[in-house]
Amino acid sequence: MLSRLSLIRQSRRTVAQISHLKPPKQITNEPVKAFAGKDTVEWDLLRASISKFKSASLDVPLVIDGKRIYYNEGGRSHFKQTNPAHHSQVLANVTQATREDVKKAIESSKKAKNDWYKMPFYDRAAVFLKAADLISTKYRYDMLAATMLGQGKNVYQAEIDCITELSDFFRFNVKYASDLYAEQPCESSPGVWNRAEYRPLEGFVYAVTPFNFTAIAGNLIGAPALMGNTVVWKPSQAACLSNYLLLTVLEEAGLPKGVVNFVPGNPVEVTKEVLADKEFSALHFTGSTAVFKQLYGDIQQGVVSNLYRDYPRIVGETGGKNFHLVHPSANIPHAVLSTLRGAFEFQGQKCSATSRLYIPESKSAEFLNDLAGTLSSIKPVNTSASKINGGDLHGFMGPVIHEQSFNKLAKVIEEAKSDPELEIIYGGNYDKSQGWFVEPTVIKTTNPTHKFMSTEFFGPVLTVYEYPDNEFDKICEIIDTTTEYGLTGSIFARDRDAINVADEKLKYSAGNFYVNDKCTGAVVAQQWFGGARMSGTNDKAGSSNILSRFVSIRNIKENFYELTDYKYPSNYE
Ligand SMILES: NC(=O)c1ccc[n+]([C@@H]2O[C@H](COP(=O)([O-])OP(=O)(O)OC[C@H]3O[C@@H](n4cnc5c(N)ncnc54)[C@H](O)[C@@H]3O)[C@@H](O)[C@H]2O)c1
Ligand SMILES: N[C@@H](CCC=O)C(=O)O
Repeated sequence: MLSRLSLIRQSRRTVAQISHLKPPKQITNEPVKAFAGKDTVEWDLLRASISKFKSASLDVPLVIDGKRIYYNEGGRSHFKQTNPAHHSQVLANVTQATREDVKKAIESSKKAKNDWYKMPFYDRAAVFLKAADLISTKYRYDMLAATMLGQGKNVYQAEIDCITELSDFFRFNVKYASDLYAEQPCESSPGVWNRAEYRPLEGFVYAVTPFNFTAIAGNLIGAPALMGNTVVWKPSQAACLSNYLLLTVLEEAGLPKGVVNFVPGNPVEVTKEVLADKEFSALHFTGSTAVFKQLYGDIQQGVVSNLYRDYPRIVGETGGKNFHLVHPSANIPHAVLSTLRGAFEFQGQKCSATSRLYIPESKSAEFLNDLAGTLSSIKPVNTSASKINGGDLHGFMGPVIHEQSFNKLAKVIEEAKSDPELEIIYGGNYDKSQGWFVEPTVIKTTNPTHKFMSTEFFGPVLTVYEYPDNEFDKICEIIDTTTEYGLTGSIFARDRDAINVADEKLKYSAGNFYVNDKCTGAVVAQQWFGGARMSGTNDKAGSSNILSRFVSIRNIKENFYELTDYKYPSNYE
């Protein structure tokens, strides 16, 4: 006899991907808390959460089929996630998945799929809506503390990431999914009912997530899961603390076991196991271009060698070499402050960060003096280091993420010191005595196609080129052709003709193009985010478009008429 639960599941079957309810209320962006003034309740709550995470390191397990597996079980190894502002402080001991663990995570995803995708949309949606509420209320301070300490963010940068952007992703995805499901064939002949069923992909989704945004990790797992897919999640080794906390919030919100399987570990090993499975059906990736290219090639190879059942969907957002172009008509003080924020907030570790600047010769001295003067008000590296370790939550800049990144940036700065085409005009210091600190650094180049104008450094390094005022069209062409990327860029001008020229000539240079604003800080549902060329597949996180990548539509035609003859009217004899 069928159990009551099975009967309910069966009856739900038909409503899972076709009918749905509208979200409960008007969905809007989560407001950013300002954290102004030191002695507020918000600060007290935040300090308490920070102390909690600093007082003892957390053991982060694998989570497979809802079960926690810790590194001391079965002789698994583990790695440490440390505080980038104080690298001797271990925040988390993270269990490292073995090949067997990854296999189990895949099996768990396959097993959980059947019940998850048959759940009505409103049940799946409720999990993400509740998670968004938990993030913005009960877990706000823990989420902030885990992201600030683990990923080196100040409170503002953490707030716009793991609170507002993350809850916006979860809530707006519900609205977008609801709208998508409502989109149905617009014609049905008399006696016919045509329907579109938005099936999840047939296999499982592999989410590979970056260190720099907790919100992006949330969207990489959340978008496919909302559409009824199940996910194997390989988090960044440098973001396991916040990412594990996020998973526990989703569980508290009702995410069934096995829907998201959390397997931190060696990226190459984990990925090898996942890409070898016949039912691998999509990669949802954000990270560097080099890694994405590698995975893209591996997947294509798998297709060619008949490894997979489907053509796996490949959705990836990757690197950038984002530009600010300043026209002589621009408001220079505004362009300076926008550039400072775009290039240096969160230490330039946003994919969208400004990393090349083009200024007209006539405004160069004014611009660069103003920039240097304003940069000098940012606390020097060492002071900043000791304060952040002691809890300077108010500072504008913090550490870069890890030793590998620090070493790469130090090498870049040293290279700049000896290159005759480069001149360091601000900064150029770095200090790893306590944390991974790199001073905001501005480098002037005489060569607009120098590799410093085309290579992503992913740190607080800005390269500047002065162009002749009368070569505005030409500089647009140079900007367009200097890099392989096409992520973000800005034009600063008051002259409408200049804005129009830039708009046209830089059409494919950026997937997010800004007029008189910095090229970072895209907000879910406001600036759909992503770039083309080698910056990614441009499926636009924060828009409805991305959800369509995680469904495989089935068209159903139901006929109400019964045939009485095989002939058509034209078949008369
Ligand atoms: N375009 C966007 O939306 C966007 C957003 C955030 C970050 N990014 C990009 O991400 C990069 C910074 O993030 P990161 O340092 O975490 O990037 P990364 O490429 O080093 O790592 C991203 C993820 O890939 C995994 N990984 C690394 N090597 C791998 C391999 N060989 N095989 C399989 N997986 C592998 C990592 O463990 C991590 O989970 C920058 O290039 C930045 O521009 C892009
Ligand atoms: N929403 C972010 C995405 C940054 C990626 O790292 C921005 O536009 O700054």
